[in-house]
Amino acid sequence: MSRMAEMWTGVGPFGSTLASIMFIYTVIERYFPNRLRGYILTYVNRILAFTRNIQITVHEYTGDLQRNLAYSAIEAYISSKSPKDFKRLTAQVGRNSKKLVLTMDDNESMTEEFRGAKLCWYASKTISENKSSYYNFKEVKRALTLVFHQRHRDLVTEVYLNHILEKGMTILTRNRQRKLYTNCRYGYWSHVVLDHPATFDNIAMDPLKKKEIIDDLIAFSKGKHYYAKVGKAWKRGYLLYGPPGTGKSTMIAAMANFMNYDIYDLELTAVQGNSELRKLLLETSNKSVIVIEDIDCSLGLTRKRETAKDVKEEEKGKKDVKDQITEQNPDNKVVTLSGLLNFIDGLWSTCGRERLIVFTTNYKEKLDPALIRRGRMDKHIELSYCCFEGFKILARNYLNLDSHHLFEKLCPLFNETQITPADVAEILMPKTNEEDDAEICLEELIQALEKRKADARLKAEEDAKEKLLTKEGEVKKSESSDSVGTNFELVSTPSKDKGSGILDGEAQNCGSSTKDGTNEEDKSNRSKGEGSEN
Ligand SMILES: Nc1ncnc2c1ncn2[C@@H]1O[C@H](COP(=O)(O)OP(=O)(O)OP(=O)(O)O)[C@@H](O)[C@H]1O
Ligand SMILES: [Mg+2]
Repeated sequence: MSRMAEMWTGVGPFGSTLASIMFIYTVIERYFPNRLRGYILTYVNRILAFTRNIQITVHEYTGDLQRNLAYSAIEAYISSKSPKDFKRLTAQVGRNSKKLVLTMDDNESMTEEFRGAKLCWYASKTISENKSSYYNFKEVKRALTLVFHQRHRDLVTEVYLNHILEKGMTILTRNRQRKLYTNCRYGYWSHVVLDHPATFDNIAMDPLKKKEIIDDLIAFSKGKHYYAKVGKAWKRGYLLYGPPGTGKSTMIAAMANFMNYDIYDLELTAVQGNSELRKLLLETSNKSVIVIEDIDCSLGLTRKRETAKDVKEEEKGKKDVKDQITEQNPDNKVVTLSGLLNFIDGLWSTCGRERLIVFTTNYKEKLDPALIRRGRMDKHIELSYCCFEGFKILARNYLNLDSHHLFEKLCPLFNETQITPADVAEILMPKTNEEDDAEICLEELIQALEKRKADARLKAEEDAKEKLLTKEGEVKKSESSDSVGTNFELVSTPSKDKGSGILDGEAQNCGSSTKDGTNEEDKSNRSKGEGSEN
């Protein structure tokens, strides 16, 4: 009974009717046996009806044993309130396993004011014996009940509940454990926890370009109403292109972390046809990035329409690929270009969900323009070789360095040669635990850059030589063909009149007009050949 006294004291300072009601509920839940509880609660509810209070109950589980999303959202909202408002709390490790989350314990209540209305939330727990089951187990049912005066009915049902639901959902999204999904054969997604450390802070690239991407993502995330207004599906396509090791995959992880999205890594070659692709995409969740890496290596999607005429035949082109694939696979078990285009533009993408679609490639020019035109891939982002600004970010990440006397030497080298951020990152990985590790890494980087510079110069010289040789060869060829052409002209003009006798004359002419010292054998061969034609 001392607990009960303690509880009365706890309620005392509230002094409000709502808190008292909550208290009554708590006492009933805690101190009355199961069998009596039901009867008592019925009477209490009848009495409470006279107090002009209304209650709304949100159960933890819905009829089909699904966890009630509204319950989770309200629970998250209540947990976000200051823990000092509660006398008893429960602590559990959050879904992202990073910190303890404190929340209101069972049979605890919380009061708050919303636009002048006093509202009280109460967390109830009932335990009943489930005798219907073969195994006789105890069933625990939890619910959150909101009690408020009936004069606030409209405010609560039309504004307050939506308000807390939205806030709760935002908290849930922020705290949720994000996942990396990959499609396996047989058309299912399997997942692992997504815990990639890439962020826009540690990605090495031109700061202006980076800011542009961040701004674009922010505009997208706030664009729900805008997209609805202009009649566009709430999705955005990004094409990331550039040489291997320039950070395309890292960028995807940074984007997902920034937006707090899941990643769906779609392996197109494992998808058995367009209908399976559609099924997989319908299963993706809201707030997700759908990724197709190395799209140029996927299926027959690299058919490039090279001429303007081909562009006109876009539709035809799509059909060609389809036909071609259908021929190879009578069961049509392969994703086609038109299937993929439908996936990007089709109906599934208009179900009001917030999605990014990202393609990566090392060879942008290989892709079919239909696939990457604006509207499908809205933003084309080139990830390129490491610049000095990018290097500074890597030096901060890997060596904890903001400046160093060797930076001065490194700066011009980045302008003079090409190195991928992946290679720079590898060189900057600390090799020893010594204090001068940074110096060792930077020296190694200077050597690597200088070597690349020398190699590039050598290669450029060799290329130039080769070019010169090819050019010389072409000149010689054209000169010799020029002389052949002249001979034909000489032959062809009078041929009709002079008949076969011209051949001799032509052979002589060829000999005399040869500027490059064509030897006698050549001359006689030519005469022979031409002679045989006639
Ligand atoms: N721009 C960058 N900023 C920071 N680290 C980078 C960057 N680019 C590459 N790296 C580092 O190099 C590794 C390889 O990069 P990543 O896999 O993102 O390259 P990629 O462009 O996707 O290459 P590929 O075309 O071969 O798929 C990453 O794990 C990361 O550590
Ligand atoms: Mg990659």
